[in-house]
Parts: sequence; C-alpha cells; structure tokens
Amino acid sequence: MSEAQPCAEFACSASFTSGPNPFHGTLRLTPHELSWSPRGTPADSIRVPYCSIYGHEAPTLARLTAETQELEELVQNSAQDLRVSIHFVEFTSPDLKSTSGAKRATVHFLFEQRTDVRRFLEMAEKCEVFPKPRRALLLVNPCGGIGIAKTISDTVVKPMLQHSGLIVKEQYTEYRRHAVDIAYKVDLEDVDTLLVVSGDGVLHEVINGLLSRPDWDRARQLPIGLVPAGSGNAIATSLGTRNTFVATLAAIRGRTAKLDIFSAAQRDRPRIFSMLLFSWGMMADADIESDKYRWLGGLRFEIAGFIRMIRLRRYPGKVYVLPPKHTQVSTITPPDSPDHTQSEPTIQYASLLDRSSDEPPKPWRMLPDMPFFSMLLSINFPCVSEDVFFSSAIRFNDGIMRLWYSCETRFWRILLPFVLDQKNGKLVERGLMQYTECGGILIVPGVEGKPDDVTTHEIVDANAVNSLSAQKLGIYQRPGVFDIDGEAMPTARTLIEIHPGFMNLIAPEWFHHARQQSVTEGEEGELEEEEGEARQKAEILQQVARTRSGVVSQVREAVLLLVAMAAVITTYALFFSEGFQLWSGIAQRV
Ligand SMILES: Nc1ncnc2c1ncn2[C@@H]1O[C@H](COP(=O)(O)OP(=O)(O)OP(=O)(O)O)[C@@H](O)[C@H]1O
Repeated sequence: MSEAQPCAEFACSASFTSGPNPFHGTLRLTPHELSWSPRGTPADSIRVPYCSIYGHEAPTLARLTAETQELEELVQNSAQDLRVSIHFVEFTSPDLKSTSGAKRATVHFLFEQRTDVRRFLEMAEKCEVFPKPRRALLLVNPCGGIGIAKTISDTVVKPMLQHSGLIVKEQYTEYRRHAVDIAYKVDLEDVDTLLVVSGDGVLHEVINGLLSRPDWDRARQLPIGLVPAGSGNAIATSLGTRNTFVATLAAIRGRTAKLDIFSAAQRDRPRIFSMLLFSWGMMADADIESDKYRWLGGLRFEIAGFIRMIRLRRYPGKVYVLPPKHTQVSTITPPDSPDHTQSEPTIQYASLLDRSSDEPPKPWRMLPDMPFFSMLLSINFPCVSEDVFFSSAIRFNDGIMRLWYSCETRFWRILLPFVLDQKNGKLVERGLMQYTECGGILIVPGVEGKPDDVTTHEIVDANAVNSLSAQKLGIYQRPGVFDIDGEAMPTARTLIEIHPGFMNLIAPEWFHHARQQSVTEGEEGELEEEEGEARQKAEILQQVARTRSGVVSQVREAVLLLVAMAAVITTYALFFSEGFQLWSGIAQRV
C-alpha cells in the first residue's frame, strides 16, 4: 500500500482490458500516484505514479456538467460517461535507465457515478496528474543511426503524443544540416517544444539553428527534447531515456533542466555551439572516421576506435585553460538591456583568437608542458556514447567544463582501460588521463619553433605536418581534426567558452544528479528542491517496478511449478501404470 495519504477516494472498478470488469474497488489519488485496490483488500493492486502518465481519455467536463434535463437523462450513467482510461509507461525494472525495462500500458477505470468522474477529473487537474496540452514540432531524421527514426516516430512517438493531446507538426530532415535551417526559421509563436527523433547530431544542429537566430535570446528558452534514434545516443543514455517510450514520456511531461552550452570560436569562421563534447586526438579521429561505418550502428565507434588505437598518432599543440566560473554569467543578456540586439551570444575572450595575443593573460594558465597530446576530451554528459560511460561526476548544468587529456601513446595502456572500464564509469580512474576543471579552453595546435612551424594558428596543413623533418622529430604524423558533438572542425587556434545553463533540455521528471551544483548561488535552493522532488519520484517508480517485477517472478515461479508437476505426473504415468508395463515389456525383450 502506498504510504502517502490519499487526497481523494472513489468507488470504481478497474481493468487492463476495455471489456467489463466485475471487480469493484477503490481508486485513490495520493500526492504522487494513483492506486486502485479491490474492495475489501488493503493492498493496492494497481499503482500508477503520475510521472509515468502520458495521456488519458475521459468524458469532457462540459458533458459531465450538463445541466439540462434532456442531456442529463440522455447521458445519465451511460458507460461512456463513467469510463476514464489512463495511458502510462509501465516500468518493469527498478533500473529506470534500462533500455528494455519499460513499455506502454493502459488502465480503464469505470466509476459508479458521473459526479465521481467529474470530481476525479477536477482533483486530477489540481494534482497535475495529466500532462498539460502543448504544441510540439517533431523533427525526424530518417538517415540517423541505422535508419529507424521514421519507424520509431510512426510506431511509438506519434501515437503517444496523440494520446497525450499534444498538437504535433512533423517534419523530416531532407539533407545534412537541414535541422539548422528548420530551427533557424521555426515560428516560436507556433511551437512550445521542439522534439527531435534522431541521434545527438541533429540536436546539435537544432541548437546551432536556434542560437544563430537574431532572436536567439528568446529561441534559447524553447524546450528541446530528444527521442534516441542515432548511433551514439550519448545524451539519451546519460539522461536514462534510451528507451523510446521513456524518452517520449519525458517529452510529453515536459520537465526541463538547464543545459550548459559551449561556444567554439575560430578566427574568420562562424561560431559553433556545442552541448555534448569537444575532442582532439585519438577519440576525435575515431569518432569522425567512424562515419564510414554508419551502417554498423553503435558498433561503428568501437571498430574505428580500435583501428585508431593500434595506429596511434601524436597531436602537438598548447592548451590553455580558464579557471571554472570565470566566464561571466551575464553572457545571458537580460531582455531589456540595450545589448539585447546583439546578433549572437557574447563571448568574453574573443580577443584571444587574435594571432598577436599568443599567451593568454592571467587567470588563464597553460596545461603542463606536453610535447604532444594523444587525446584530449571535454564532455558535458556522463556518457560519450551508448557503450562508453565515461564518468558519473559529469553534470550538464553546473557551469563547469571538464577536460581530460593524455600524452600516452602505448597501445596497450590505452586499450586496456577502454576494454575493462568503458561501461562502468571508471574509465577516468585508471590514471590514463589527467583531469582539470575549467570555464574556458584555448587550443593552439601545431609545433612552435620547429622547422615546420605550423603555429600560424591557421588550419594545420597536412602536407607540412607530414614533412620529413617533422617525422624525424618523431612528433606527429597527421594533425587530425577537432570533433565537436560528432561533427568535424578544422584544427586551428580555437577558443571554447561556456554559457552556463543557457538552454532548456527535456529531462524525465525523476532525473536527478547524485550531487547537484548550482549555476548561481541564488538558484541553489530552487535547484535543491527540484532535485529532491525528482529523487522522490524515482524512488516511487522503482518501488512500483519492484512490485511489478515481484509479480512477474511469482507468475514465473507458478508456471515453473506447474511444468514440474506435469513432468512428475507424466513420469508416474509412464512408469507406474500402463506405460510402466510397456517400458518393462520393452526392457524384457531387449
Ligand atoms: N535526409 C538526410 N540525408 C542525409 N543526411 C541527413 C539527413 N537528415 C539529417 N542528416 C544528417 O545525418 C547526420 C547524423 O544524424 P544523427 O545525429 O541523427 O545520427 P547519428 O550520427 O547516427 O547519431 P549520433 O549523433 O547519436 O551518433 C547529421 O549530420 C544530419 O545532418
């Protein structure tokens, strides 16, 4: 039985099929869930946490409050007016991040009185049981991952959105970077959620489209969500929405979390906005090179990663970092400020991109002098892909950039941690990589003062790098590329700055970090309260899932018992009755 005190109780029957149900019982609305138990039984047999509900069907309040005698008689206690159907996602595993531990379900309640239905709907509205109606733009990339986004959209996302009452417009991406154009042009008056059915790449494009608009300050507030249908799916895996039912549920419930955004700027090139990762070296090359194995789905990263590991390169350059929290939060322009008309989000240290300002001033500092890097990675989510869980310490909304780097080039030293620890979040604990937290990164690729000096801060010329003298120095083979959210970026002097909590990412209502760091001190209390509520919802869902998995295992045990009994009876029949005579006759003859 749920421990929470009921807000309201109703007499009604319940069933998982829409046909008649003879069992009468009591439906209770408690602060976090609705529960139903058969009459005279203290234990709840149906429990549906509100955060798992994505839609319902019920008579309209207008119909229920009909006052004319005629209509009163017409609809009086007709089954249609007494029925409320609730659509929800049923968690069958207490591991809420499990990809297979959730499915769709519908429960039908048949009330005894029309007045009860009306009271129930009014209470449900007060307790925010059902998601609020919104208008969503659904952006589907038919070419993401192994090409199943359209199927996912048609069979899971759209039916669930339709049940939820969300008004949906659907659009397919038709070419590379089409999502940038769509997000750039989307009418913000028309849409209040932008939901992407794709991999992380299309979400990256959406963010770039929204932030390059003249009204970016408004556009950045549009809630953006992701139903995973790509090959990496790092964000969905990190949020625990790898299951498409769960991802769609989260989008329908519409809870958002602040998302840190990163500006990656190079001289004379348009700025790129990123939400997931920036990398250089082995991991960047593997990610970009894996594009040709796209048909392999998530396996493409492992194949390309292995090839790159056994053919390790060295990447020379200098890296400077700004201590965390040094970027001014005021990069978010208040709507009434005169700067509000600026064409894109400001960055503070743009002057560092200038060729003359080679050494950035304090408080910037250079990473320990390394002759070269073998890998460098800054990531904003705990997972790099579905199969690589990097570190549970990573938060996507704490205003901190986390940077891991290494100059290790021994193949086995890199391979071992990736084989042993890529799924357990301990990859960084093996001492393979050094770590620092920062608020900005300046990367100057190339070798200073060497015969083939490529520190011109322009794109590193592959031919120059491959020159004989550079090879004699044993410094590197090729310059590689920068990888920004899975997209290639030329290796040139690059400045990356953080915009803390800049956008609103849809996250499940029960999603919480183990330890929350606030964006600003003022927001601390509010965030703590939010996280506490999310934690409570997660506990309820896990509790209910445990009960369900308990019921499933009881059924399984009962079936096993029946099979065992059948086996015993058959054996008995064979050996101790006619069967026994038959067997012994055969035995005698032999
Ligand atoms: N109709 C299309 N034809 C060709 N490419 C497209 C089309 N629509 C989108 N794209 C491109 O597909 C690329 C990959 O998209 P997406 O991120 O959805 O999948 P993914 O790369 O497999 O997944 P992940 O980013 O999670 O690894 C993006 O660069 C996008 O621009």
